[in-house]
Amino acid sequence: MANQNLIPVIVNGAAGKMGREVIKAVAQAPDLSLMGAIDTSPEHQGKDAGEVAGLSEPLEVPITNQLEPMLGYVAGERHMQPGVMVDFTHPDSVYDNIRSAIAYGIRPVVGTTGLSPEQIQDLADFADKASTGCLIIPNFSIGMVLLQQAAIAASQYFDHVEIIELHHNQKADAPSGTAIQTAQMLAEMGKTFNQPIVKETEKLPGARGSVADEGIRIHSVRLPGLIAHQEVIFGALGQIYTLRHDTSDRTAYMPGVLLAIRKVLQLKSLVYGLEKIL
Ligand SMILES: NC(=O)C1=CN([C@@H]2O[C@H](COP(=O)(O)OP(=O)(O)OC[C@H]3O[C@@H](n4cnc5c(N)ncnc54)[C@H](OP(=O)(O)O)[C@@H]3O)[C@@H](O)[C@H]2O)C=CC1
Ligand SMILES: O=C(O)C1=N[C@H](C(=O)O)C[C@H](O)C1
Repeated sequence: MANQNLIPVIVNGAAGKMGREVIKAVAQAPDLSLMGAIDTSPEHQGKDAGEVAGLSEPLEVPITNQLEPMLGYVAGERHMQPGVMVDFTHPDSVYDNIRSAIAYGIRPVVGTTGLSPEQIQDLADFADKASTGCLIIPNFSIGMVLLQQAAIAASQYFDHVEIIELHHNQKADAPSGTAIQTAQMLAEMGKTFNQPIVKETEKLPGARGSVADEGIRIHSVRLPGLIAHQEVIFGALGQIYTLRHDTSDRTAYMPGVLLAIRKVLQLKSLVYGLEKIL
């Protein structure tokens, strides 16, 4: 394929658990060109992104911690498609990363969780002003979209629901971005869940989880041995309806990531959630 048809991609967080998978997926996609691999971890500086990702051949793309120069470089590649920055970094840095990318006209595809609603609104305003597409996707797996759709359907008939999300214990943020998004979707159904029928006392603070909008409770479990899992449990008199999604390998997210890279070029504003681009 001629260069002008290739989408230049920068992977931010390239040495991380998700970044390595994205590097492999981008390297294998015929319409994408890995132009930059960014990561702040000192032990990976200068190493080849393909080798760090576990590919047998080097990609000749060294990992650096210089995001802004890389954004500038890709923005200057006028003979190619507009550039895309895929971000799987850390809740503390993702807001600044997105703003920087948009400022350079590079489209962000963001998997990093932990952005506040205020930060997302601010980024939406910034993307609107710049007429630049931006995708923030709390969960790139198709199975989670289907779980959320089933939960929305069930919420019409059940008035009691709690969410349990279970993740590996290297996860920085709690609750997970997916659990927050799922609770938001149910809260938008326009009713209050879990009306108390007794006065509850928490003998240990947090025992009943956190309370999101419309009374929806979220419980977060962190254990080695887990990857990413979520249950949405509905209760009514005499019955329980449980929805569960399990991620057993991070390759589950890659079809969604590749779809988002291609779709973000067609957007002129910020879109939140994989279900909006399927
Ligand atoms: N949307 C989705 O479907 C999914 C989202 N996620 C989210 O993606 C994020 C990353 O997850 P995961 O890959 O497991 O995390 P990891 O900790 O394995 O990887 C993150 C990588 O980013 C690096 N990093 C941290 N800060 C910066 C920065 N400012 N600039 C560049 N690199 C940086 C880290 O370096 P160092 O280790 O030195 O800090 C690390 O190498 C999390 O928020 C997670 O919740 C995860 C899976 C799926
Ligand atoms: O940190 C993770 O691993 C994951 N984070 C995302 C989240 O917070 O929802 C998506 C998925 O659950 C994996």
